Amino acid sequence: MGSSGLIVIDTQTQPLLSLVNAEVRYQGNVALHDINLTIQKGEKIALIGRSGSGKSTLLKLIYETLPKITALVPQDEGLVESLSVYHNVYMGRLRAHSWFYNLLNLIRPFKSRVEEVNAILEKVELQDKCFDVVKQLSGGQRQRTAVARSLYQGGELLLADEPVSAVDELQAGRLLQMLSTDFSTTLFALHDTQLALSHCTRVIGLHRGRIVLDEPSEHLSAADLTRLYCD
Ligand SMILES: Nc1ncnc2c1ncn2[C@@H]1O[C@H](COP(=O)(O)OP(=O)(O)OP(=O)(O)O)[C@@H](O)[C@H]1O
Repeated sequence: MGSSGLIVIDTQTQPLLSLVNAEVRYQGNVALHDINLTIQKGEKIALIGRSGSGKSTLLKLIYETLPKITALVPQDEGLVESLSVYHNVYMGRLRAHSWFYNLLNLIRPFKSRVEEVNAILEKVELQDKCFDVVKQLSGGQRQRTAVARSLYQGGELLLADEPVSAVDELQAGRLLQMLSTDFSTTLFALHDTQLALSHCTRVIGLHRGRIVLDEPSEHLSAADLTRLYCD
């Protein structure tokens, strides 16, 4: 992935991020064109658009721009299949400890860290799965593990790529609410337009790699968003 355009970053004062005429190409093919996007601290943003419109690419671009203050829930969850739920959630804070501490914790988890992780797992209703291996989990349990890892990591900004697509409607609403409360600024790529309108204050719509909609949620209806899914 190659990107260009002026990227202005200022983490001390508003805005949190400005992308000016940003472009992303994969092997020469343009995936994002003319991206002009400003994100203020405290915003709750939904990113919507058809499959292939560039949502994941835009999230990756923002993550690469602000890695130190950002937690990411990738679309494929990014979990280590052969490790337990505990170890995957712990990875959210790997950088907070030395490699030696992390190695010891891998072999024999520290009680204090297990208590911390368990408190997060309770929030996502996975406390009974703490030491289950990820490859044995259902799709929804895997997503909740990835959400738990981001909650454990914390940070100023959360980027989440369809973080609740595999859980039921009630759980989806609860998880988005929890993430919106824990992170001051959130950007969720969502296909569910109702969730986008009910959990975000701003909606950005992508179509073929361009931003074609950027409005406060209160100005939008579900029908406005559905139009983005028709050619
Ligand atoms: N690693 C890659 N190499 C080449 N092309 C890519 C790569 N990743 C994405 N693309 C292309 O970039 C475009 C945008 O893809 P992207 O994954 O950002 O879309 P999306 O909106 O997140 O889709 P979905 O809703 O299906 O996840 C698509 O045309 C896709 O084929």
